[in-house]
Amino acid sequence: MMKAKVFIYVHPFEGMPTEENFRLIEEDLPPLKDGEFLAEAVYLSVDPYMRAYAPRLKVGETMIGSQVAKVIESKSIQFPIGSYVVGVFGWRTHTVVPENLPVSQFTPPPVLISYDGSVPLSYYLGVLGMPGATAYFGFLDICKPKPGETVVVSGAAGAVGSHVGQIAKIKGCKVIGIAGSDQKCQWLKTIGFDFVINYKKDNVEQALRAAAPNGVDCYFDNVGGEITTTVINQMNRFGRVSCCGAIASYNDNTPAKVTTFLLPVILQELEFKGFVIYTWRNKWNEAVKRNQEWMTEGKLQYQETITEGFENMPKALIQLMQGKNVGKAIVKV
Ligand SMILES: NC(=O)C1=CN([C@@H]2O[C@H](COP(=O)(O)OP(=O)(O)OC[C@H]3O[C@@H](n4cnc5c(N)ncnc54)[C@H](OP(=O)(O)O)[C@@H]3O)[C@@H](O)[C@H]2O)C=CC1
Ligand SMILES: CCCCC/C=C\CC(=O)/C=C/C=C/C=C/[C@@H](O)CCCC(=O)O
Repeated sequence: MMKAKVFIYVHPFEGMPTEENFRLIEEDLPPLKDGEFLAEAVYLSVDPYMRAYAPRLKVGETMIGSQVAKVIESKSIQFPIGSYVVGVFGWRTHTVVPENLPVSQFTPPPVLISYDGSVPLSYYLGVLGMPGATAYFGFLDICKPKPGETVVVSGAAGAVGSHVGQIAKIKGCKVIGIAGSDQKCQWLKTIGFDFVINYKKDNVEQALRAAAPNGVDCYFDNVGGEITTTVINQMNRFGRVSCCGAIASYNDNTPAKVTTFLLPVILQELEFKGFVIYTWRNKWNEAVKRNQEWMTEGKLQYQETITEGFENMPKALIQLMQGKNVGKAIVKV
């Protein structure tokens, strides 16, 4: 009988995630029924939404998450043995998956990867996967950047932020990245960011005024909190804000009750748009294809922080929330 290692969410998050929020168990898997396949995880994605999703998580459930997995047994014509899939199977090494897994706002169906070996499989969880699509649609469709405009990206050295900044350069914009260490800022310069601000060290308000003396046209917001208030206050009339993430508040059990940036939103007539990437599910391949082309053309650099070992999933999530990743955070089983 096949056994799966599974992380269960056992204690509700309070502040930063800890190892105690999770328990690793072994689960016996049933034999396959018609239309099912057995997926063996190869890489698991580590994402900030895993913490943000907490209010919807029930104690005792398998921790949520997506993975690249190999089909090792199959009674499904759609998912043959030896193929690779991206699926939202949770923090599990092995999963019996029905080919018609129920779909919800955050759980798309498993998708076969047309894998030719030209890039690591882990890229399908990053630059050629959900974060890559987030950068592509969340920036281009919402910020609608024009050549010569000034773009600010927060969370700039992460999976989504580093990608957005490079698309902004491709589109002929001036790009300012905000990140949490000198090492991250240094990397951002090597991949083409025009200005970088270390928010843990620099005075963000002054540094941004110096980098963008004519104001900011587009803000791709990955973090929320004080950084957002500071950027919004330096935006130009008719500026666009893509509200992608708010990681600065994901560990807060009690949401803040004040919003301090609405006056500049009104006076500067800003467009402020939140989104969940799965809304673009029907156009997904457009992003994958374009991101792949930009990589091949050498216009898009990509970095991963890979943690070895399935048992280190909690550690990898904690380290992501602490800002220890550069680029996409991945766990290799
Ligand atoms: N709307 C959507 O559909 C989607 C939204 N997202 C959101 O995009 C954002 C980036 O995701 P992703 O690229 O995967 O993750 P990242 O790779 O950017 O990793 C998270 C980073 O957030 C930074 N961070 C942590 N705490 C804070 C804080 N208090 N203030 C500022 N920065 C902080 C850290 O970098 P540093 O060292 O710079 O602090 C850390 O490395 C997240 O907010 C996520 O929720 C992602 C995918 C889809
Ligand atoms: C599930 C997110 C709930 C909390 C939202 C909070 C913050 C924004 C954010 O980070 C949203 C992320 C959305 C991710 C959606 C993922 C799914 O579509 C699964 C994608 C599968 C894949 O990895 O390809």
